Amino acid sequence: MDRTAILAIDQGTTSSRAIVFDRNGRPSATAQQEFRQHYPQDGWVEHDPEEILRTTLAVCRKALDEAGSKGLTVQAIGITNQRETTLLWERDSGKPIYNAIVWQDRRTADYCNNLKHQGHEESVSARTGLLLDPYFSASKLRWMLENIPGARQRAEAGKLAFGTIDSFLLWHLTGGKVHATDITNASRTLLFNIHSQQWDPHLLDLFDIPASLLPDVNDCTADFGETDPAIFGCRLPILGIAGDQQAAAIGQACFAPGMTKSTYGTGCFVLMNTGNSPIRSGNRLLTTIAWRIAGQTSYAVEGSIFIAGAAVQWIRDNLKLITNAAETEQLAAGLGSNHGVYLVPAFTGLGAPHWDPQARGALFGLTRDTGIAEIARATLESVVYQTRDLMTAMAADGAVPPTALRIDGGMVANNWFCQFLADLLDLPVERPEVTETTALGAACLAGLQAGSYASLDEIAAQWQCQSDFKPQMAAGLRRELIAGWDEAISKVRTE
Ligand SMILES: Nc1ncnc2c1ncn2[C@@H]1O[C@H](COP(=O)(O)OP(=O)(O)O)[C@@H](O)[C@H]1O
Ligand SMILES: O=P(O)(O)OC[C@H](O)CO
Repeated sequence: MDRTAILAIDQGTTSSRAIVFDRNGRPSATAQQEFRQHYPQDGWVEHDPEEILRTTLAVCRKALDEAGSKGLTVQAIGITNQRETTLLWERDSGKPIYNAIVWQDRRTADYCNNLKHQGHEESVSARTGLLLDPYFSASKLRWMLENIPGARQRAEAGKLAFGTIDSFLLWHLTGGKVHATDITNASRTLLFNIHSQQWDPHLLDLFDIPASLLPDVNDCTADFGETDPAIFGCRLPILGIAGDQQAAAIGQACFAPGMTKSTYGTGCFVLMNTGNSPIRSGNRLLTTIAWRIAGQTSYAVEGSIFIAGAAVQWIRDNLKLITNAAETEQLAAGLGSNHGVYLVPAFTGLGAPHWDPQARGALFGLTRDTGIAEIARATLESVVYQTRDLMTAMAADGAVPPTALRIDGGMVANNWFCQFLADLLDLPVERPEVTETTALGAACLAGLQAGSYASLDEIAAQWQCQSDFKPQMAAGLRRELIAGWDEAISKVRTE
């Protein structure tokens, strides 16, 4: 029996996780630690890089110990991470010069708007597949260079290194020997040209970023370096890296054009494979690199919803209507209909395809009879309607229509939610056996590079459906519900 295994590091927005996967892609050892979110000002979101590193190393050690006690031999590491989050550190000491500025941070909204008004969005989008939005790394990095005393001079003198979380972890895991990233993380910085697949001098110039700051860009499968033996007591090769949503697409084996995954955690991210050439969205979706393996690039269109599970947290923590997220399932299932109640959870504006940062949340259709169940149901439904808006935009962009939607993330434990998703999309919804698809994707990449998998086909063969939700809703009801949602959205839109 093959006792080799791979350690996947999944450094996410709210927690650091480490999962050891056996040769068959089954999780064998898991450890997770949450860390603090810092909100120094309205719209600012930061993480303490030392805490990111500390929690990551702690969970790795725990998972490695557990795997060892089960007789598994970890042969390699794969890394996956919250994307876009921006770090700048000293090359000599590895010490960050500021907190990590998190993807959710909106401090550079005015700066991005100015660039838009100066007419730069078209050329930025054409090069990167992205939009001029604070979500991506470039304006965050520029903010650090402009606002941290001495940062620009030190950057120009070649003393600083920029990286997304993967790059920062890689630097520290290798004892400061490697400054690199993978192409999926690079493709989210707004500095990387997805056509030439290189850092783009025009964008570096636009955002005023010295090229000396930038990491090398590798395939997702590569020999990224070895861990410093002082860290885990041995040298482990790091053989795979991808941003978390791309890793989830790999873990869900979305390898053919049209195959689509949707991850429902705090936010929701839908990625559809578009094959070997990028599709330019006419509907404000993002074009992104899905992966590059052995020099072969696959692209995806992506839609992001900022608030998904976070809306469930909101009714739990702010409204105190429920005590745990799972209660929403019974509450929603107990109603024969939504009773005309719609929640638009635009708490931080609307993401794709609307991109309306000024929009704010609202509850519509309240009557004297409205109770907790209606609000809980409207909360779950809102995530589904938003997914439909993304899928509609993807279809309008001419993407190959999917035959099913593969789902993962914390919310998919909710069967009512999954069934409503299938009903409203009029599409089969598939929940896999292994729902830790993000970490699995990172493990698969490292496994490919290590030679444990011969090809993507072997990874696809390993994917198993746990539950298949078939659409059952009558077309008329679907139309009626969507009309109600469209009306609610039109009321919160500011643009
Ligand atoms: N049974 C459930 N029904 C609805 N939402 C749920 C359920 N279980 C968890 N959630 C939501 O899923 C989210 C957690 O998912 P997870 O994938 O762990 O998120 P993340 O990786 O973004 O931290 C939370 O926002 C929580 O409210
Ligand atoms: O850490 P998650 O799962 O919330 O994912 C964050 C995304 O990568 C942001 O683009």
